[in-house]
Amino acid sequence: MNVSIIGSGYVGTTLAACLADLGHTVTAIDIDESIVERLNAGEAPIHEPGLADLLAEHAGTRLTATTSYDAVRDTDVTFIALPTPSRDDGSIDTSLVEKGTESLGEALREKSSPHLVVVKSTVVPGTTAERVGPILEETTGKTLGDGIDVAMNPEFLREGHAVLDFLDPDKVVLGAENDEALATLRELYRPLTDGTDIPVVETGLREAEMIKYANNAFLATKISLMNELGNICKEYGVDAYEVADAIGLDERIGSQFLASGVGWGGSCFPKDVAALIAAADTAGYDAELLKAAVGVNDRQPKRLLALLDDHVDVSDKRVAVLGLAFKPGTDDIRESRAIPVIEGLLDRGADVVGYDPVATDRMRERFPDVEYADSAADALRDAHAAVVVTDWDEFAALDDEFDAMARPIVVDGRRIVERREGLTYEGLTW
Ligand SMILES: NC(=O)C1=CN([C@@H]2O[C@H](COP(=O)(O)OP(=O)(O)OC[C@H]3O[C@@H](n4cnc5c(N)ncnc54)[C@H](O)[C@@H]3O)[C@@H](O)[C@H]2O)C=CC1
Ligand SMILES: O=C(O)[C@H]1O[C@H](OP(=O)(O)OP(=O)(O)OC[C@H]2O[C@@H](n3ccc(=O)[nH]c3=O)[C@H](O)[C@@H]2O)[C@H](O)[C@@H](O)[C@@H]1O
Repeated sequence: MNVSIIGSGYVGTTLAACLADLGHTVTAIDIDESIVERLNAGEAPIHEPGLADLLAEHAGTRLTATTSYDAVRDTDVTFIALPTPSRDDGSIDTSLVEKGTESLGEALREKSSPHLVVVKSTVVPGTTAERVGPILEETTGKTLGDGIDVAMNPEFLREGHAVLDFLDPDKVVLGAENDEALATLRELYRPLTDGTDIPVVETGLREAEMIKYANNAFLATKISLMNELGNICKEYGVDAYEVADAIGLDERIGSQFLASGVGWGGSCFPKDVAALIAAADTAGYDAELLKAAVGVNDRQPKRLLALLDDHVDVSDKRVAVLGLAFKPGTDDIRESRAIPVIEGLLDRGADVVGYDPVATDRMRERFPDVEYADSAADALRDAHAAVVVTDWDEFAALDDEFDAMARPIVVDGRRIVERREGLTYEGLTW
């Protein structure tokens, strides 16, 4: 099938590389010329394991990139993989999706054969039918169901696992309101799902949109619940990780996403939970539990710093922050818990020194006046305390490096550092 994809970020690029790998002919469209150049050169514009190999294999053959929307006319299906950021009140800003849809519709006006537009971006229920659809009708001059159609296909990949998650998903969700659109989506995913036991959920547009939010809201709330339980565990001297291992054996609970600590960050959980709360508010429903999940998440960095305060007055003292990325395996610092932790330390007058294997440059843009070390050992040297914010594997191997601290105190927000003699170790929930 000939497919075009608008937006070549984390989702769009992964989708482009993987659909090309599944045998489709793919055109990636982005307004950023440097991204287009890199894709055409077979290089990955983002850091994702396995992505560079796929792009190197398919660029120039099954995969090409362009800044011109005109390319959509040579394709049968267009995915919209544009950002849906938060507004100040938490609700989603769909203006980029709407702008992209307008450009797409104008380009499709001249196309005579049928075309399916698939919303891949995370959007609140009703967006595809009530915003994307009407814009397409207006800009193409066609009627939905007659030459132009819409569908919704949410994405569940995780950053750092994007390619593997796309090629081996827990499920594929296809949202459509008529048989033709559904048949096109099925055909598109057939090379991925045929002969496998990957469940394909066929549903309506609003349901597909809501499934994505429900998925992320559930996972974020699950972590917040474990953080709440972990905070109670800590008060009673109970190890929350032993508790999590045991409750995770109950199949109704499941063992994943029970790692308590400094909380969830990233480009999606905070934005999507906020968007769902705002959408519920608009509909007249007060999403109390989701608000509480956000509240617990906001509290965890403060609890980490309060534990540190119990051990040391950090004013004018060097304090190491180990880990800056929102999770290991990525250089993404969006909504990283390291941000409120660094802010809290700066408020206390600490001399902060940050270290991360890959995210330092990005955090330097956010906090240009903070010192950044080239290794965990350098960050720890002469520090009066260290806090752990990201569970990079290399922190588990730290040992003698703690001997070089002025005072060997570690408050671990991710249960990654090994306890050792001579080290004052404080776990956030254990
Ligand atoms: N990042 C993730 O792990 C996941 C993201 N999502 C959702 O997917 C959507 C896209 O997210 P990301 O890929 O993370 O975004 P991103 O910010 O990484 O990439 C967006 C791309 O769109 C391009 N762009 C902006 N305006 C454009 C326009 N008018 N025409 C063409 N290109 C344009 C930008 O240059 C950028 O390359 C969002 O709704 C997000 O919530 C869903 C699942 C996972
Ligand atoms: O919509 C999205 O963008 C994506 O959001 C998350 O993926 P991602 O943000 O890449 O990362 P996760 O691995 O889910 O981690 C999110 C945050 O939760 C934290 N976390 C995760 C698991 C856990 O047990 N405890 C915990 O604190 C991580 O440290 C991280 O800060 C979802 O897992 C994806 O399914 C979804 O597609």
